[in-house]
Amino acid sequence: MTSSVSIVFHSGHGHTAKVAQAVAEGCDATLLAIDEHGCLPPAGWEQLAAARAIVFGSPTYMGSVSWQFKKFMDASSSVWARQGWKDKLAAGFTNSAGINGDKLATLHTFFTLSQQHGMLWAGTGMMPSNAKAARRGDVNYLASFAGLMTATPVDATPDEMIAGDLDTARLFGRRIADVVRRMN
Ligand SMILES: Cc1cc2nc3c(=O)[nH]c(=O)nc-3n(C[C@H](O)[C@H](O)[C@H](O)COP(=O)(O)O)c2cc1C
Repeated sequence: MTSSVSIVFHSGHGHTAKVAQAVAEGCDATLLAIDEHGCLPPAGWEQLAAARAIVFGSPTYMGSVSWQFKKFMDASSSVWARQGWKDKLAAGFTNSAGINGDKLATLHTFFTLSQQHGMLWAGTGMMPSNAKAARRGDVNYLASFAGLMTATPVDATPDEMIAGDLDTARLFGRRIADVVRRMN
């Protein structure tokens, strides 16, 4: 059965895939991994057409989405032409090495894509952990509102990702599920 939430993402080295998995745990989503050639799995477009919400995910590479994700964006122009995703919920997440690393530019790329498609954007809806007592493992330590941000040291494996970032991803997924429920 197709879930009401689809997560479409690219991950070059498995880190963003781990975030996608955590988001999916929060909202029982269908995961659609864009492959190294920038292609969706079979029936991926049909699953996106059936979803109530589409969550976009990409690592931040050179201050933007990966080229594989951009290929998916450009391929979505045929959906755009018939406004096939109009009024679906949209949200996005990105992982990169730097705490900042220009991740916001990637989230803005997702936002712009969503608005071209006439979608309704949801941010994190989370308060930041930014007081003196804040610790790196806190929920939303990266203090992102526009979408989910996670940061992975450049030499860390996916298994070494910050547990608090993955908790933040699960809560972000739960928020998407809650908003979809409210839209019904
Ligand atoms: C081509 C390339 C460009 C990158 N550019 C950035 C960047 O602009 N900002 C940053 O913080 N990290 C950057 N990184 C680091 C990745 O975002 C980071 O290693 C991330 O965890 C990779 O996620 P993935 O395993 O899902 O591909 C870059 C990595 C690569 C391979």
